Amino acid sequence: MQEKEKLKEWTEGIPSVDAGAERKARAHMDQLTKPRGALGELETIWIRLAGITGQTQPQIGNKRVAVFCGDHGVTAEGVSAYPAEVTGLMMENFSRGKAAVHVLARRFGARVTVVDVGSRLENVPDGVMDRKVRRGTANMAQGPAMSREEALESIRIGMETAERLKKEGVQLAATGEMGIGNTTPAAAVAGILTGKSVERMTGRGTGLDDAGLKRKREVIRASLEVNRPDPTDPLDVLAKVGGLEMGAMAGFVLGAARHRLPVVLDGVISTVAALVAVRIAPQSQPYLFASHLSVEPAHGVLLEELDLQPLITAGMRLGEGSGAVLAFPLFDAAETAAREMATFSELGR
Ligand SMILES: Cc1cc2ncn([C@H]3O[C@H](COP(=O)(O)O)[C@@H](O)[C@H]3O)c2cc1C
Ligand SMILES: O=C(O)c1cccnc1
Repeated sequence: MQEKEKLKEWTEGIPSVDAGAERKARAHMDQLTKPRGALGELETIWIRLAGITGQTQPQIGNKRVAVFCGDHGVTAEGVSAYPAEVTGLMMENFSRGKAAVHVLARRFGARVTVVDVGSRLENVPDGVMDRKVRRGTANMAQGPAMSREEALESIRIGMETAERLKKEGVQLAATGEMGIGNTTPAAAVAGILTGKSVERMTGRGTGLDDAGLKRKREVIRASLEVNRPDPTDPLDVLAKVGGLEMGAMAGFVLGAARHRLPVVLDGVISTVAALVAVRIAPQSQPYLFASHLSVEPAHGVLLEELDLQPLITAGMRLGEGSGAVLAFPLFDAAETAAREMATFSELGR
């Protein structure tokens, strides 16, 4: 299938949210024994879940984080505080269920699915799905990170993952990632898609010092200069200065929206991927929830661009989907309130 047809098919399959179900959920919230609106974002969560699922009593018991892994050629420029090998080591850690995202997911009753879309590992550890498009991107400071075809393929794998999770009965999904160096493409894509400066969008990632941050900004400027991505063409931006796990998370959003599966975003990489998805298909925006506000400076700008409110500010800058998992208990709180609280009409009976 040609690229244009593919994108058209992916975009057109996304239903609009159910305004009737939203109205009923809102009316129910207003009847509960509390001042109107007093449960704040919990009320918004419940009402939005109703619209997304088309059910006035949405189910969210089956929660899953999809973690996509990829490596980055741009790490050759010294843009991360950690060596590129850590991506593979962390995938080993995922396999053992000992990474932050796993321990938090266990704590909050969620499961983790790990998909390798582009790590450098030849053999992936047990339990990690090998869907590699290529072994790491090329160095974007010297040319495009990947081809358009590869970018499209990463999106397709993300969509397929969302579809699979939906079939497995997942009711609330989150996106996370692992890829040393990926806050560099994240800042580049975020800057291009929002029109903000490299200065504004670039942060310290895993913990660069001042000299490292200066270098990272120079590398991003050089990458934009060399590649000249077209801000009106999200696929061009993704291919030239993005990453494979970013493409897969964008595809995951498109696939989830198509199947009425709500998606909780994590930090800056997960959120920039969602912006790529929304630029491809604006109809996917209503299926998104923000979780926390990352320390990375681009994150707040991206959330604003997506018109999303972060639920938590915890000073986190980890990734993996860890911040998204942290928001799951707030979804449970919304569900419990909606299902178990008395209504005013029940009082005094
Ligand atoms: C041990 C370790 C575990 C991680 N888990 C997520 N990240 C996070 O840090 C990386 C991005 O930051 P930068 O662009 O500065 O490399 C990504 O892999 C992201 O998921 C980690 C980073 C490290 C070192
Ligand atoms: O915002 C994030 O998710 C993030 C920040 C720094 C490093 N890795 C991820």
